[in-house]
Amino acid sequence: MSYLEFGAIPLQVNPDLQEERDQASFHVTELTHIIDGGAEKTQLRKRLEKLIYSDPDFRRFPDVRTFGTKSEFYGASVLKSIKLFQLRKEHQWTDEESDIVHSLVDHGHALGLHHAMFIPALERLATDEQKAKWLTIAKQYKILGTYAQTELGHGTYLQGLETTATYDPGTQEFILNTPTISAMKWWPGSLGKSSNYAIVLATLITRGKRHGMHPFVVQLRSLEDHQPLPGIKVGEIGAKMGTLSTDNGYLILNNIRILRENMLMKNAQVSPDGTFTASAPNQANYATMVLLRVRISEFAYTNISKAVTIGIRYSAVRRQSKLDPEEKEAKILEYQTQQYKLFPGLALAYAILFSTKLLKKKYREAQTEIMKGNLQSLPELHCETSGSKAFCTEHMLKEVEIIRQSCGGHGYLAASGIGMMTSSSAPLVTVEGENTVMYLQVARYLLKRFSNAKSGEQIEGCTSYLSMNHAPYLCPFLSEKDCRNLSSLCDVYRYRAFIVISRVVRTVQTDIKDGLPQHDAFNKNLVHLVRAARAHCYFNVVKDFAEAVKELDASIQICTVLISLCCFFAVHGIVENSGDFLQTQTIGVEQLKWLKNLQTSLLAEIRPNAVALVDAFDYHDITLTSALGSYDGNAYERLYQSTEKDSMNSQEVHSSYHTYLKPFIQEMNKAKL
Ligand SMILES: CCCCCCCCCCCC(=O)SCCNC(=O)CCNC(=O)[C@H](O)C(C)(C)COP(=O)(O)OP(=O)(O)OC[C@H]1O[C@@H](n2cnc3c(N)ncnc32)[C@H](O)[C@@H]1OP(=O)(O)O
Ligand SMILES: Cc1cc2nc3c(=O)[nH]c(=O)nc-3n(C[C@H](O)[C@H](O)[C@H](O)COP(=O)(O)OP(=O)(O)OC[C@H]3O[C@@H](n4cnc5c(N)ncnc54)[C@H](O)[C@@H]3O)c2cc1C
Repeated sequence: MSYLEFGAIPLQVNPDLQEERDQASFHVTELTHIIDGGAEKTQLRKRLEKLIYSDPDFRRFPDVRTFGTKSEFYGASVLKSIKLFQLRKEHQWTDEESDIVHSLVDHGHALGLHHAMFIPALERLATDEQKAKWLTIAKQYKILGTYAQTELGHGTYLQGLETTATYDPGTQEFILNTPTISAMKWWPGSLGKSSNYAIVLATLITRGKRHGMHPFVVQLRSLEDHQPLPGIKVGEIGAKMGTLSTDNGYLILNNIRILRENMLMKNAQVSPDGTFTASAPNQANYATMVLLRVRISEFAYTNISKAVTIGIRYSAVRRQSKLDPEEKEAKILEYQTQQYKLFPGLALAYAILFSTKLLKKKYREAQTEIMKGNLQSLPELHCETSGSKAFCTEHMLKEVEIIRQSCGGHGYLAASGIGMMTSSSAPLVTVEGENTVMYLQVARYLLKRFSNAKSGEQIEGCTSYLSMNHAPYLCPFLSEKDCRNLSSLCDVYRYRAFIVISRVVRTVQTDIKDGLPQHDAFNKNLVHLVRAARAHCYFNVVKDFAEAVKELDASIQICTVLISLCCFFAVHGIVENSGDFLQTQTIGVEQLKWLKNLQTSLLAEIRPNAVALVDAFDYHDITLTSALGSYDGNAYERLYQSTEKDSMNSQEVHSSYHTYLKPFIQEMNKAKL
């Protein structure tokens, strides 16, 4: 073969990858249907995929992201937003259809916050009358909005927000103001350059009294020429590690007057004379964040499933070193250590998939009640969404980085697609509630429920195990074989959570009894409280995965492979956190030895189906945008081909040669030796 042909993509699938597909024990399409939620949902996704990727711009976006400048990418990202909005309107997409499209074409786009937060905030925080006004024009894209909450000084502590909305009964207007540098809005996506409207979260002041954080609709830019309106200073906050498609912005409001009706008044009202009334607790205004925490958990699934697809396919076509000196070099997927890097991510993807399906269902049910004014389920929902968001993103980010390393040097290339995945995954542990803070919200709920249970209340929901009448604990693993039992594994996780929670409750109570004020007693135990919340979340995800697998209406082959994967997920979690399990005496040293053996046996058991398990996610090559992970496995050809797209290779000799290098070389050659 001449070197001129190196970049030609072979027409056939790489035989090493085909070999993997041939040995799968189940039908990939059947599992794809389960993942999508049914055959008709797969058809729907495929139909949307076809529609999107028949447009050359959508096929081009990934390359602009990989090889373009920030400004080029932002421009392409605005175009992507507009195309998505036009298609949504033209085809009257439902929210579900729109979510599918977003997961295909990468969530980030310049005006992403319009559908991700602006519209959901209007739906949740506006009265019916206000919805008729704002929601209608927002859905028609007559105005383009974002959600401006975080300030330079405060992201987590919402009670500390300094932007003020002071009511003036004389004119029946609110005056929005940024009184200090730390009060300026800082971080909101789509704010810097894209949006012309925002829901600004500000501390409401009326009749001289402060009433906490409330939402206000504020016009930022002219609808004629997009210039910021008088009194408004708005711009980009600067270069970031990733998420380049979104113009995260800053915003300074200099005594901006808005109509009284621009305060979103579903949960609290200010009457024309300035009287404040609240029809719901202030936390009802946090509703948009609750929704986003569900979405971000789903986003964690998208990222980990894409990353592991790349990692496993590449590991099946990459050969390095010899296992058997008599044989050819081995696929790196054969190495147990490589499986140990990849399969936790694979199991995590399925765990998050099943767990977030359930979370979404619970969210929908609770939200229906909340919209009717029944807020009873809000505390439980807050606990579950905060915990899921923190658990899914924390584990996803850790595994994505391990998978990136599993691709060796090529994993560091932008063309691998996996480096980009790391940088777009990184902010998810921070946005929409920083993870430690979210775990502490879960811990706070656990403590309350624990004390309710202690006082004899029958606890329901995700903490029901706290009110179980705990008989003396006996480890259910009496032999290595027992460690495969999913119900027993769930029991071990449940007891671990129960013991960790009860211990931290006891410690906090003792500290308070010994005279520490409650806040000091809490701060002295924050690390243990986070540990308790993590144990609770781990138990819930293992339980959700195990229950989903048990209830699966699928072929025996699919059930068998998913049971192994679920078992691996649970066993791996115990081995990785063995200190905690030993310390709580939920397992002993002997059981740990069995679990470690089982963990490595399961690697070998999962190995033959590894490629089929990622094929079942069914990512289109354009969605994946990875030279290493494409469906045909022709990684080297695709890597070489990608070099053509790099602007550095558009000329043989770079302009810097003429400016700097040539004079330097000439100078050096003139110099006497
Ligand atoms: C398409 C995909 C795109 C995906 C594309 C990705 C786009 C990324 C977009 C990112 C957008 C953003 O980041 S938007 C900005 C997000 N910002 C955040 O998430 C801020 C995080 N901070 C908070 O949520 C809050 O300030 C807390 C929870 C930390 C503290 O709340 P607090 O009200 O000040 O104080 P606290 O004393 O802790 O709580 C008082 C009581 O309220 C309850 N509580 C607290 N929060 C809630 C809540 N949400 N719902 C119900 N109840 C709540 C507590 O349990 C407690 O109950 P009791 O114990 O009294 O009963
Ligand atoms: C890419 C990106 C996009 C974003 N998009 C938006 C947007 O569209 N709209 C918007 O309004 N905001 C947005 N944000 C802001 C985001 O919501 C905040 O950054 C996030 O809520 C965390 O708040 P913070 O930055 O104030 O972190 P901090 O709260 O300052 O956290 C710093 C550290 O302090 C710790 N800490 C803070 N409080 C406590 C506590 N009570 N107990 C224990 N530890 C604590 C944290 O655990 C963390 O380790 C975005 C941020 C990023 C990075």
